[in-house]
Amino acid sequence: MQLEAAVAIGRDTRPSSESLSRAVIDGVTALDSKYHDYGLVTTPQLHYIICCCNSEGRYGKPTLEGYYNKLSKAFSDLTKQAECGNKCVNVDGANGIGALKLKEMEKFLHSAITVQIFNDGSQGKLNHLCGADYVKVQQNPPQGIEMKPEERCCSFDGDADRIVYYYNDSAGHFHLLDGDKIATLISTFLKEMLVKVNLSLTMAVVQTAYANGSSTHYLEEIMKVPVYCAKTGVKHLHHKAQEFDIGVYFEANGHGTVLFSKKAEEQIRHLANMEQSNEKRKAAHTLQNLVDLINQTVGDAISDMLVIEAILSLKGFTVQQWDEIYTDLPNRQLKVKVADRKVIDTTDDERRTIKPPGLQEKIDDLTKKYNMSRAFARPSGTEDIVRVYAEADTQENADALAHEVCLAVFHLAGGIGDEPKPL
Ligand SMILES: CC(=O)N[C@H]1[C@@H](OP(=O)(O)O)O[C@H](CO)[C@@H](O)[C@@H]1O
Ligand SMILES: [Mg+2]
Repeated sequence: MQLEAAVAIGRDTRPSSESLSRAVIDGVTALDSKYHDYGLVTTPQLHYIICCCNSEGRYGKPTLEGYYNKLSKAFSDLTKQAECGNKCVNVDGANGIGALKLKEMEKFLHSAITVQIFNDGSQGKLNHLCGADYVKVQQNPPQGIEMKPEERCCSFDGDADRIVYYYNDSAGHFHLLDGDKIATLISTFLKEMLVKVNLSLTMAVVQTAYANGSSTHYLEEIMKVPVYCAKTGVKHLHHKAQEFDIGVYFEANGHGTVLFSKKAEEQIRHLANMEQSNEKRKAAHTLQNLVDLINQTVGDAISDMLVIEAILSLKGFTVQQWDEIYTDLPNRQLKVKVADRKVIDTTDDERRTIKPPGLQEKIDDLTKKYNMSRAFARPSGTEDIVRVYAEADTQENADALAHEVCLAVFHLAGGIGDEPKPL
């Protein structure tokens, strides 16, 4: 308690946030410490501010304006080289803080991008039938958004640290571009730029067990990018990604970012300023702007959206072309209520169970019945449930496998309530 502390405080739009934040201020004041109340901020904005404070401003100015200016400048600089691409996107703000802050940011972006914000919190309830998690798990568009065919749309989650993209094709079919597709787009682009600048920096993608098998296959076999699996929860992915010069990490649900080592940042900045060859210098400049646009402290829906928009525009890619990089295996995520989720224990980064006895053998047997299949069950770290994931060659098979694994969990791991029903 000898060192002087400075506490940065921020809150989101939930009614409970105000009294919680007041309680923290009272506690900090009682301890005679300094604090700065940043008021309403997204989770990643607060992370950005803390990083600025802890790096004596090297990461940026520790204010919301500093955040908006840093990202807007990098985005405008990046996209002014792009010849084509309509930078126009519909955003589902999940009725949370992200909508508010994106609106606030618009004037800093000086029309470098047009965003139309839906579910901005003025009417609907937070995350109700909208938001990134709803869209990812339901594999459906959120309510309250206008979706013309082929139009690029995205959903933030309630505190704006996750993002997923989607669109309806001209036949009216819904296409989801989740965290795996985002990681693929970003790592493909980074790899192209690294080839141009000819820097030998290590790069890897970190995923979790929930990553679609097609994404892992594409990254490893086609892109030749090393892929690592970490336990669910961004802290695990973040730590693994720190082992590389460029570590791209994303959970399938859209939570992720890119980390650059000090060495990578230095080499990129050096080339961007000193390199003689025009083409190399330009690529280094692009990389440098990406470093500035990416919020390296944590997954950030606003920053990730701008990174994606910039890459699509620089590559001249439509959302359909991005989607076609690889085709997701049909998949299903379900949950089972159990009396005590601790009866399940896992190994292999949560891809296999070691407890209760017999469960993994049962999952293995069920999985063998289907083509291109994979399934696992793990206890949630945030809710009192067991999550089940399955993928297979068809949606029917993925649904059937997920249901059968739910039944196995229900019977072998102490399920409560009604027996899981088929979809
Ligand atoms: C399958 C899934 O989406 N799991 C989520 C969820 O964790 P669980 O441990 O699965 O409840 O909440 C975490 C925190 O937001 C997030 O990091 C993670 O990805
Ligand atoms: Mg969140």
